[in-house]
Amino acid sequence: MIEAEHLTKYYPPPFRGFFDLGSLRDFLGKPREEIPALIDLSFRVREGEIFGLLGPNGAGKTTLCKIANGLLEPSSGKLLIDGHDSFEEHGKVAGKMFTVFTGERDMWGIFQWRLSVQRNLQFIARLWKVPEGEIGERIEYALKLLNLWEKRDEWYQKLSAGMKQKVYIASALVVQPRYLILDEPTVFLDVITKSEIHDAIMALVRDFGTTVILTTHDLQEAEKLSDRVLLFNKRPILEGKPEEISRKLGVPVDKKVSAIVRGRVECDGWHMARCLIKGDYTHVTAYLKLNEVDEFVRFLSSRGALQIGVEELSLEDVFLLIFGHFDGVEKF
Ligand SMILES: Nc1ncnc2c1ncn2[C@@H]1O[C@H](COP(=O)(O)OP(=O)(O)OP(=O)(O)O)[C@@H](O)[C@H]1O
Repeated sequence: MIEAEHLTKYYPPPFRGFFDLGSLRDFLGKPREEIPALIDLSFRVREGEIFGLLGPNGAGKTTLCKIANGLLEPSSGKLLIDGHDSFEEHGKVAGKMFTVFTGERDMWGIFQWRLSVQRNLQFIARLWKVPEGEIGERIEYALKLLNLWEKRDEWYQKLSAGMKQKVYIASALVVQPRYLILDEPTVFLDVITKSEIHDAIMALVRDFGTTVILTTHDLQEAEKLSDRVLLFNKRPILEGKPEEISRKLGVPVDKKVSAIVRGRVECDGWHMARCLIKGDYTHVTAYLKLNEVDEFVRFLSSRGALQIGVEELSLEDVFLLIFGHFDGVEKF
């Protein structure tokens, strides 16, 4: 079991040289404010589940993964893996915990650029003490599942970024760890590669009983894969099943309506609607209560909307409504 207890991490302020005003304050004994990355985060991950840690940019996702695999010491609180502190007792848990840091490209350094994909996976398998007789079979299974079998003899260096990311996931399939931490496993990837990686993650849980912590800001990914989700932004916001999040948050709307209208349309009279003019067209997005939807659709039809879509709220919409400015979209 993985348990976070009041996990808090502050980073020291960046040092900008002795002539920086902030550094001078340090020198005079008035330390600058530290940078908060995680504040009082507690959660419990059950055996064999996929636990989604969902947060916007800067929420503290990578910080949490680094604490979990013993790379970073928390400022206070702790993260326990089977009762052992992930930092203090790292040696006791290191063999159970495999981390995939695809969100940070420099972490791909675990692979040898001038070794083939297969040789890289053999190397990682031996490092992780996979029984010698199983290595070949596991590698074939992983590479076939991720559509990389044809690439097994290619130099790692020659693979595309998406393929490199898949090799990273393949290494988890070869190791078959008890706990797997995935830090934004599909960031930067196209939909096909994403779906291959999703299948591989689900195979790990289904076939080998791996327990997964998945950090993401891809809400559809969290909805698709996670048994439970913790929504957080440095501090915890709420925990639950993905489909419960919007209800628990008390999001005051039920549906999303999108449309494209030829010409200019003003949405000012509507509380949570936004009209963006792009060339000759207006792109309309509105978040509405159920009883407002028909009237809004009639309004759009009367302005000659080319297409109107009425959808359930996704977690992404919920995010947007809570945090605003998510992925560059303005707050309503
Ligand atoms: N080494 C560091 N030194 C100082 N501040 C840091 C450091 N690493 C992260 N931070 C800060 O800590 C906060 C959390 O960062 P973190 O990278 O954990 O978030 P994240 O959720 O993974 O973000 P993203 O989705 O953008 O990758 C941010 O405010 C970030 O600027």
